Parts: sequence; structure tokens; C-alpha cells
Amino acid sequence: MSHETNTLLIPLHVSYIENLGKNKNDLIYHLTAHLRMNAIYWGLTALCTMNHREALDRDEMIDYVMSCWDEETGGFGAHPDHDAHILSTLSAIQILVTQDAIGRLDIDRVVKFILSLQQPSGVFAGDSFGEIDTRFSYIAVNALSLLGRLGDLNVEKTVSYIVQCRNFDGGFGSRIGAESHAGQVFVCCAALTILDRLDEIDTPTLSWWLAERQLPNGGLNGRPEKLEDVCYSFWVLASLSMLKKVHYIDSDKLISFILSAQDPEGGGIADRPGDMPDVFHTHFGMAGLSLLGYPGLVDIDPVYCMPAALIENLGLRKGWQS
Ligand SMILES: COc1ccc(S(=O)(=O)N2Cc3cc(C#N)ccc3N(Cc3cncn3C)C[C@H]2Cc2ccccc2)cc1
Ligand SMILES: [Zn+2]
Repeated sequence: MSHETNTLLIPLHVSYIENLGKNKNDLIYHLTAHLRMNAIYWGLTALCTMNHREALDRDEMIDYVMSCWDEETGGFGAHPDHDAHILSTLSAIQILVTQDAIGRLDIDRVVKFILSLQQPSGVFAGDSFGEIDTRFSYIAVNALSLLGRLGDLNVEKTVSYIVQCRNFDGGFGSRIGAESHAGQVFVCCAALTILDRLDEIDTPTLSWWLAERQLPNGGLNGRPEKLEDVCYSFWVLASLSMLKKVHYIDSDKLISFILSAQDPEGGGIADRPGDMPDVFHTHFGMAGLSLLGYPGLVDIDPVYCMPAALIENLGLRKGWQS
């Protein structure tokens, strides 16, 4: 049965996420093993945004997360016996915090793993193979902050690398000299926000660059001349929210764009209308709608991309967040 896509089809999206982990025999399930931990965080957070956290079994989820802990390094892999990576370590922490199960963690060992990835330049690597990216700096700051261990971080070194990535357009790239991209703008703004260093940002120039991401069809792209994509709704909106400039874009047109990317048959949200939905775009589309104040959705914190009430309870929402 197909539905109109001018409203959010919440029951359909809840069942889409519930069914994700069920069909274990098809190929896609095994091809995405390297994403499993992230996908659980994306699915769980999308359900929380729709106020249906109970749709996935809590104990089974916590047991899976802990089965991916790598005793040797102290980090989490995306799948049991996979190498620890900072991306899956943050997702694991976010899942445990969301499920109020942070007590299952050996916090000292996890903190040691995260800090071991900081490079002499100040940037973080994703794992022991050494790929660096400002995304990993944000992930380290976010994770340490959720664990209440920001005091263990060399803040000056972390901030100095991010500031060296600032471009003439006010945006940020994945490393020094890389071009500005909405995903990297988000991670650098969010890291600087958590570290209370928003003064390092050229707000007028960056706010203009972010507003320029909106296209005539209402969708947002990640860089000039690129196509609109639902996931940029969150990266751009969350950045504008931290800079207190959400009014720079047309919210109604963006809401319509995200709603038009829903799959009215099987549920889920795609990167743009007519494409295959996936859990990544379902999560970031839902989070974008939450930031836009879509009725009936739970507030998502723009910095941590987790339920705002949860971040508030951890004392991590500073006064400057609306
Ligand atoms: C479908 O080809 C891909 C390509 C890459 C990846 S990925 O490297 O693992 N990854 C996560 C991701 C997950 C899904 C889902 N389910 C879908 C896409 C997608 N992308 C790709 C994408 C999204 N918008 C446009 N593009 C091209 C982002 C990427 C990087 C990323 C990882 C974690 C957090 C944020 C961003 C996965 C699938
Ligand atoms: Zn996308």
C-alpha cells in the first residue's frame, strides 16, 4: 500500500528499522558487517527520534556491542573479531549511553585507546593503520566528553589542528589544505563547540557558505555544484544551529524535500527522492526533521546527534544551545 509523502510515515519507518537486522541470509547483511556498529547507532537513534526506542531488544543490543570490544586495544570493532576503530568505538559508547548501560564499559581502557590515536600534529587517526581525518578528531572529543573524560585530552593540540583546516570560505576540510565539505564543517564546528572554542570560527563567512548549500528544490548539498542529499540536512542544519543561524535557510522547503525522500512502500528515507532508502539516511533525515521542529519528533542535540534530554542529563548541554 503506498502513502502520500507530504507527512512523516512514522509507523512505516519503525517497521523498516525493526526488519533491518532480520534477513541475515541476504548478501547485503554480510557486505555491511564493517558498518554494523554504526548501523545499530543510526537505527536506535532514529527510533528514539520517533519515540519508539522499545522497537529493538535492549539486552540483545548491549550484548552485541560488548561482543565487539577488543580487550587487547581497549577499542570497539564494527563486528566481533574486527579490528578496533574510533568510528565503531564512538557508536558503541553512544549506544550504551542511549541504553543507560555505560556501566558495562571499562572506561579507563576505552579512554586509553582513544588518546592513543592522537597524532603529533594534534589530529586523530581512525585506527592503528593511521588514516587521519578531522572526523576522527570530533569523534575523539565527542566520545571523551560522553565518558566525562575531556580533562584527559590535550585540548590546545586538538584545537590547533582543526583551526589549521579552516579555509578562506570559512569552512573546514578533512585535513590541512583539503577543500570545505559540509560533513567536515559539522565535525569541526561540533568539536570546537564541545571544547567551548567557537571563537575560532569565522561565523559570518561560514554561515553564508552553509546557507548557500540550499538548492531551488529545497534540498541541501555538501559542496558547491553538488547534488542535494538528505544527509546534508543534518550536517548543515546542525552547524547552522551551533552558529545560531538556522533562519538563514528555508525550513519549510527543506522539510518537504526530506519527506519526499521517504520510501512510501517499504519505509525508510533515501538520499533523495526515488533512490533506495538506507538506515544512514533514515537516521540523518529524521535528525534533520527534529532540528527543523517537525511536529511529534523527539528533540535531537545538534552537537552529539543524540536525544537532547539525554545530553542535558549528562550536563553536556551548555547554556549556548537553544
Ligand atoms: C552506498 O555507498 C556507501 C559509501 C560509503 C559508505 S561509508 O563510508 O560507510 N559511510 C556511511 C554510509 C552509510 C550508508 C548506509 N546505510 C550509506 C551511505 C554512507 N555514506 C556514503 C554517502 C552518504 N551520502 C552520500 N554518500 C556517498 C557515508 C559514508 C561516510 C560516513 C561514515 C560514518 C558517518 C558519516 C559518514 C557506505 C556506503
Ligand atoms: Zn547522503
